[in-house]
Amino acid sequence: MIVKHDMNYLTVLNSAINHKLAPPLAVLRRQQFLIRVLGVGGENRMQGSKFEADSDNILRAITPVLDPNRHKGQAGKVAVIGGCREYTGAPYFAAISALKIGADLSHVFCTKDAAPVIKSYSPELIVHPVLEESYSVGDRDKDHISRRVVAEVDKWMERFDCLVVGPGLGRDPFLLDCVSEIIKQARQSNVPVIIDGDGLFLVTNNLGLVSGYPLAILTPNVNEYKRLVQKVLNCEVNDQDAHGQLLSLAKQIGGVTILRKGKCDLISDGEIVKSVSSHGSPRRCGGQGDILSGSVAVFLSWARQLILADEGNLIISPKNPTMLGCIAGSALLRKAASLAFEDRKRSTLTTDIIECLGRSLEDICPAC
Ligand SMILES: NC(=O)C1=CN([C@@H]2O[C@H](COP(=O)(O)OP(=O)(O)OC[C@H]3O[C@@H](n4cnc5c(N)ncnc54)[C@H](OP(=O)(O)O)[C@@H]3O)[C@@H](O)[C@H]2O)[C@@H](O)CC1
Ligand SMILES: Nc1ncnc2c1ncn2[C@@H]1O[C@H](COP(=O)(O)OP(=O)(O)OP(=O)(O)O)[C@@H](O)[C@H]1O
Ligand SMILES: [Mg+2]
Repeated sequence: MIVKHDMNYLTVLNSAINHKLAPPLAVLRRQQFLIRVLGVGGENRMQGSKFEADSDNILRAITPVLDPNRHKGQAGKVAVIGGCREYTGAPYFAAISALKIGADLSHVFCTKDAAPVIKSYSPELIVHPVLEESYSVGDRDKDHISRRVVAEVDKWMERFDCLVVGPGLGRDPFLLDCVSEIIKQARQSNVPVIIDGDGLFLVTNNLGLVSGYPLAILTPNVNEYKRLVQKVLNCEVNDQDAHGQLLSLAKQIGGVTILRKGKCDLISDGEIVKSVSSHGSPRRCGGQGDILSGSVAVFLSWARQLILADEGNLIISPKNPTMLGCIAGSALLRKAASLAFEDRKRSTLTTDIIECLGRSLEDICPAC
């Protein structure tokens, strides 16, 4: 009904423009914005479709109760591998989002230059200045420094419920070589890995790092997805068959889970495709993908714990913890972005969205 009404409105508006009867530009822009958010656009029609995930119920099902008998760490210990000279915001956004949602401990493994900066953003984060970039390492030292870096992360590995690899990592070749080894160690220890940002740059060129690992999640944005499709499927992105293409891509990389970010988030593990198209924000400020990766890390950890404890009696669908983590993370980020936008409008920033994570989770799944 709304769509039909807006279609008519759009026709009238276009006709007015053509006949130079249009209202002033600012009014026009506002009207066209309203039409967009009310849902004339294709992806919004996904809501209510058979692909749309039951995200609120999933979120409620996997979020643990705040039980006084639980000790620190049981609600999740996550680590972000990222942060270099250029980027300190991205790893901070991912790591602090994990804490704000309910993880108990959030670590960041970054370069030495980035560490004091990230620490100064928040005393809540545990920051390890262990990564090295080429400019600070002589050729002769590369082997032993690489071994030291990997060992520094590895001694913590078994304690983590999930690793987020890539926010603000940069593309330094030596650093990326070390990170490849860290991904291999995580895989050996069966620790789930979310690959985002520059982690996707690394993995797209070394698919073997994640191929066939069911606990790997890739979270590409529009550019990252394009590169992945070109590399793996040897073709261009096909929006006419977005579901089929995503399914093939996930299958081709051996059943990893892929969250394709966009106006509507599409998620597939190579078996099924789900969408999250709940209302988000029209602001596209940088850093929202970083919030998403930190959020998915927490929900994936909770979903995994629940599945292990329930021994398969879980009544929600899908059953794959990586799918559940992506659906819950995407739904929560979009809700928080929408709340932040209501309040801040054009000045909405990533930090405003982070401040809305708690209220958004509380609205869907009250603490008590
Ligand atoms: N506040 C912060 O700290 C934030 C930091 N962020 C961090 O930024 C990093 C990049 O993520 P992004 O989202 O900008 O990458 P994306 O859309 O693929 O690229 C856009 C264009 O830029 C180019 N390009 C990128 N890096 C390049 C490089 N090193 N050298 C050369 N070119 C490079 C790229 O070129 P192409 O890859 O196509 O060759 C494309 O044209 C990542 O670590 C992310 O986490 C964000 O999370 C936001 C908040
Ligand atoms: N056009 C859109 N409309 C509504 N929400 C969107 C749109 N595009 C992206 N999003 C939301 O923003 C989130 C982040 O997606 P985005 O494409 O901005 O990631 P990114 O480029 O990796 O971000 P970052 O700047 O953190 O690197 C997605 O999960 C999605 O929910
Ligand atoms: Mg990103």
